[in-house]
Amino acid sequence: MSLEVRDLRKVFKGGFVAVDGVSFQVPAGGSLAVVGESGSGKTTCARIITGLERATSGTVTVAPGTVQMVFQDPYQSLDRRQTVASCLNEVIAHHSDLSKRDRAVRTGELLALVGLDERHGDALPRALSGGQRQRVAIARALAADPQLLVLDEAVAALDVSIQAQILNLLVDARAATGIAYLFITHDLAVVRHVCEDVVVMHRGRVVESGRVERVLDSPAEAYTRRLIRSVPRPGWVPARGAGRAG
Ligand SMILES: Nc1ncnc2c1ncn2[C@@H]1O[C@H](COP(=O)(O)OP(=O)(O)OP(=O)(O)O)[C@@H](O)[C@H]1O
Repeated sequence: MSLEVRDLRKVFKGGFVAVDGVSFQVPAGGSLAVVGESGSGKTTCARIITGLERATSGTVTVAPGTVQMVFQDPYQSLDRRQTVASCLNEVIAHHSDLSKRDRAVRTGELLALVGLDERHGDALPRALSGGQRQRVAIARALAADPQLLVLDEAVAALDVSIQAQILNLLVDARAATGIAYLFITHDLAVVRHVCEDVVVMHRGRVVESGRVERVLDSPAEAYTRRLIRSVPRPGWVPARGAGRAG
């Protein structure tokens, strides 16, 4: 098991219950999505799992030092003065005993894994596109050799075509490394593309969970059906206002 969350509860100051008895598991090498509308408690769960927030009660079981997180806005999480290669090299040095020469080799491998090359390695973050920065953020997370990657709306800020590239690279990276993913997203297309299992959250609770195809193709809960219906599909046309000629 890569991650086990049991009966997690988070009550913020003022008494607001953001997470209310949430349990789920990610098997080793598995890929679990946590979906739900804005405010359902997804990010709070992710922050507790990665140690950025403390739970009020409940347990998170994960091998220490083996979780990395990728955020929606990679620019915020990258050091603007550091080249991509130097950033990767630093993370590798922190997490391994590799020699300088082997670290350089590993840096090249990581760049290749995320579809970048030496030229990008020499660049500062500001010289990169949003999609390239997200590739760097993923390479940096993988440089720590984690067992679990927590991705919080990691492709939400990107153009759809770039999203597809990043999702494909995540699928490939999982196949290549056996890493597990916890995917926090409101985007059900993302869930279908990269995840095997899904947990549906509503008002801090898990309302439904199971295999992605089962939950999305034959949801058991009314809330899940509403969530699926609220997602625009290809060919979706916004409804016209009443009284307008159509
Ligand atoms: N530090 C905080 N103090 C008080 N309330 C908070 C805090 N952080 C989050 N909340 C509240 O907890 C609830 C859950 O927030 P959370 O960010 O986990 O939801 P989410 O499902 O990730 O939503 P989104 O997709 O919009 O990020 C929200 O109502 C939010 O306002």
